[in-house]
Amino acid sequence: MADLQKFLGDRCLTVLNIPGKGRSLFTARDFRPGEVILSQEPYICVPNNESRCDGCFKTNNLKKCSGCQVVWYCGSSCQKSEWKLHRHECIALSRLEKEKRMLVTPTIRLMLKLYIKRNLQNDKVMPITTTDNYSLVEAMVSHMSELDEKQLMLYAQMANLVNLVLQLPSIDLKEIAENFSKFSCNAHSICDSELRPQGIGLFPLVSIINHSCSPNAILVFEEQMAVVRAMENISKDSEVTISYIETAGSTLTRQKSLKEQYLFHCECAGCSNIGKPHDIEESAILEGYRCANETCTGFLLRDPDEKGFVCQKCKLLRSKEEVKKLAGDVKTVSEKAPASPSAENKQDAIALYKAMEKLHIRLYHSFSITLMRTREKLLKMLMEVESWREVLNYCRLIVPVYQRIYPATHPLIGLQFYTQGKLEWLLGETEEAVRSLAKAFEILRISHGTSTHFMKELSEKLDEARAEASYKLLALKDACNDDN
Ligand SMILES: C[S@@+](CC[C@H](N)C(=O)[O-])C[C@H]1O[C@@H](n2cnc3c(N)ncnc32)[C@H](O)[C@@H]1O
Repeated sequence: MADLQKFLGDRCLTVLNIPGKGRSLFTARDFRPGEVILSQEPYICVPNNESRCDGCFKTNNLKKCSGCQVVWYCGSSCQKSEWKLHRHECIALSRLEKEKRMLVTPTIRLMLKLYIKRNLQNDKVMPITTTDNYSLVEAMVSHMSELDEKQLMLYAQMANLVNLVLQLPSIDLKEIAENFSKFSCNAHSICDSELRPQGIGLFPLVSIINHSCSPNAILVFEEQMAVVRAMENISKDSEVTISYIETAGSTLTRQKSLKEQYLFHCECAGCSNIGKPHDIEESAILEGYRCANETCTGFLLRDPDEKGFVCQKCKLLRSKEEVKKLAGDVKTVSEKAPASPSAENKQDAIALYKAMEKLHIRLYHSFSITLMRTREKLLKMLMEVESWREVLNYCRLIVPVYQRIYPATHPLIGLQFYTQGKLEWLLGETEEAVRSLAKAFEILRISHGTSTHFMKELSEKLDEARAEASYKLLALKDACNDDN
């Protein structure tokens, strides 16, 4: 612990224990928006599905490990760098019957790697450092005593599988089960620059950071390195917080998912407003129905006489029967709509999702999360069929909803502006493209910094779009002068 405090102290950070929260990371100086507070390579990590390189998580030019036939590599460089750990995993996996190998999920593999690395560090085959150290995993919260019987049974079964694979003489099944519980509230999903999940990993320093629904910092990844950046001015002696969950949703929805996975009741500034008029309004907008009058933007609350839902702006009643009928229609369509449509049925899926969108527009408020999710899905499918104009239209519908539900510097807003800007440019709307790409850069430089390949690419695109816009303007002026 003294070593860790020294390491953090050198970075102007400190760990304090807060009653009800446990270990908490605090600043010992001011941090500016976009500044890196902390970064860490994973103690262990695995890709999230089997067709990704185990070393770099890339998906092209993959070859299966000839030994275990489970793990993939993109080339000898990744294979070599992973060999110290994989050598032991490979032997263990090769012993397994083929059907049992199917049970080895990414989470099971993460546990296998955890024990292999611990043993290699104990045997001094791998170095131990202040931040790359099993004792940091031991310090993580597990919430074991709060788990229900069903969860405990599941972890016990998973521990048995790990034991079956590793066959280590001194393995402690209870400890493995407890480590699964630690994974649940401490492991992080490793995402690429566009926030698409690539794998999972344990980052014991990052795991010291507590949650807030309106956090002052953000966790992103550069390749597999976790990077925590300040999202706003953080003054000296403040707690550093990140968000553990997707914050789009009502306070109740956020609190439910934090309780389910992380086993705590959030009392952040946002959550402490629960039940207050503004919180009720926001929840009704994000998760409730729209006014029966299509031109009204009011939000609806349950009618005290149980007849339906009353618009808080124009006082119009939307009957229970009408809402029930529409919700039934939504259910019928959504049952037919495939969650992950194949290439062959993409057009059918798009038609179904568009039908669903129409129903959602009639049922929900225009800022509804459900409607937004349907549009996100449509945007993704339309991108796959390269229907660019439609994709752009959906971008323009989604951005205002993101701007309402996320803080102004949230990377999802920046990424959406990035997509919008690229499409506007592609479709010849150069001036709009410059505006969108500039907004994307302004937002993403805070969460993503400016030095990564991704941000350099964005910056280059912005410069090119600006150059093209100036060229177009000059050409237009010349044409006007010629006319005169
Ligand atoms: C990744 S750990 C964070 C570090 C943790 N405080 C510790 O002592 O190791 C996640 C756990 O921290 C606690 N935690 C995180 N954020 C919290 C918050 N805002 N309020 C209360 N507890 C919180 C919960 O027990 C949660 O399961």
